[in-house]
Amino acid sequence: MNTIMLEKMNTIKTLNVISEGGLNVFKNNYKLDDDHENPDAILLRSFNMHSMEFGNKLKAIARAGAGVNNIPVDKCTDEGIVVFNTPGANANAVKELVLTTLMASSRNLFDGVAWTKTLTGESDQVSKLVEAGKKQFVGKEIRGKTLGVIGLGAIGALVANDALDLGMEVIGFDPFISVDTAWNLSSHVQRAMTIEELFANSDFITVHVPFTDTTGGMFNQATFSLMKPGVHILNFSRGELVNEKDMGPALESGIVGKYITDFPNENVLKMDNVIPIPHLGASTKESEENCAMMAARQVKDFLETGNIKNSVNYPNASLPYTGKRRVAAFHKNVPNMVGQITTALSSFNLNIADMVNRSREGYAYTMVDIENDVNGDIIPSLEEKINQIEGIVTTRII
Ligand SMILES: NC(=O)c1ccc[n+]([C@@H]2O[C@H](COP(=O)([O-])OP(=O)(O)OC[C@H]3O[C@@H](n4cnc5c(N)ncnc54)[C@H](O)[C@@H]3O)[C@@H](O)[C@H]2O)c1
Ligand SMILES: O=C(O)CC[C@@H](O)C(=O)O
Repeated sequence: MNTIMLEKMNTIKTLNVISEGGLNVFKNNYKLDDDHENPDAILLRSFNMHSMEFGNKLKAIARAGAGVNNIPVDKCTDEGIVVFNTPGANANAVKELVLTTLMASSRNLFDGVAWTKTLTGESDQVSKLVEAGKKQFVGKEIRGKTLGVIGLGAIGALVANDALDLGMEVIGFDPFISVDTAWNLSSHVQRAMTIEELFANSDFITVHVPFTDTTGGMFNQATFSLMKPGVHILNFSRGELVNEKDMGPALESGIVGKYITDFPNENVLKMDNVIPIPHLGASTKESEENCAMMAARQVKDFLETGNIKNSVNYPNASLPYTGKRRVAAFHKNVPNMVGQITTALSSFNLNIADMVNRSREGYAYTMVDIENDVNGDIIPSLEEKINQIEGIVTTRII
């Protein structure tokens, strides 16, 4: 195995608290500096980056988590900045909280606990009052009820499988399900061919999709009207999936029995039958550590070798790192880019040892390993020559 030595110090900035295990990944030629104006990479969780200015050295942003709607991904792509996330690293934590709140809400546990606390000061009357008052909180068992799971990715698939083990009927909807997830999903999960079918048949609905232009507001007056009266909706994905103007009346009329949300805001807090949770889905020591380590390792590998794994905007690409000089170029996905890069190399009399080219929608990534020992003095001119090619976004020579 090669020891990889970065030639210069790389600065890593964090925008949220990132677990120590993740930060410890950055040793030797790395500086952790949260006040730095122009870092090489940024690690974050839910910090909203949309109005943030980027420095000209920024090469990578890693979301220690799943959702990337807090990052201006398209802008990053245009500027050759790789955005990573950590698929599945917090899925178990979210699954456990979904199942906890599914059962707890069905048993009116949150209201029951809150009411019991109001009995403080009733001294020896507490047990009598408890027995008299508990009838207000009679709940429903989940066994035999139908859970609809929208989005069968890392979290949705775990929830679906475990809900079956708890004796629920499970119906799932995910038109874009990945082959990997499909393999992990129990064959007892019934497939809804349309989301309307899922809405019409579920006693509980849990949603596990990213917030995008197409999923935003998917819970609204029209979709509530298709649901079983009294349905419980669990939202551990993003608040924006629910049209809150429509949620208020749906809760008042009882169409929606309870709304359990990990994304409370002032509007939602004012509604009855809302169970607000302070974005705790991924908040376990294990999940925070998993996400931080995965995010940090992906960034470190990218800075040191150019290899990309788990990017949400550029293609994954990997070449075994031999310690030879490597050209890593982001460019438009148009004909003859590889030809022009290799021509630039041959104009410096450099031979190619290995290469990879991968594309993703309008952009592509090319890494070329150079066979010869490269004189460090020519690197700025080589970089400049490649950067002059039309369609190149950024080039690094590692
Ligand atoms: N509350 C939290 O702390 C927390 C933690 C992790 C993730 N999340 C949220 O949960 C979301 C899902 O996380 P994940 O790890 O399961 O992601 P994932 O990418 O593994 O799964 C998402 C799934 O949604 C599916 N999907 C996309 N659009 C859909 C649509 N219109 N209808 C049905 N299915 C659709 C995809 O095919 C995919 O299978 C994240 O994007 C994030 O917003 C929240
Ligand atoms: O970092 C967190 O606590 C939440 C993460 C979560 O919203 C995600 O999308 O992964």
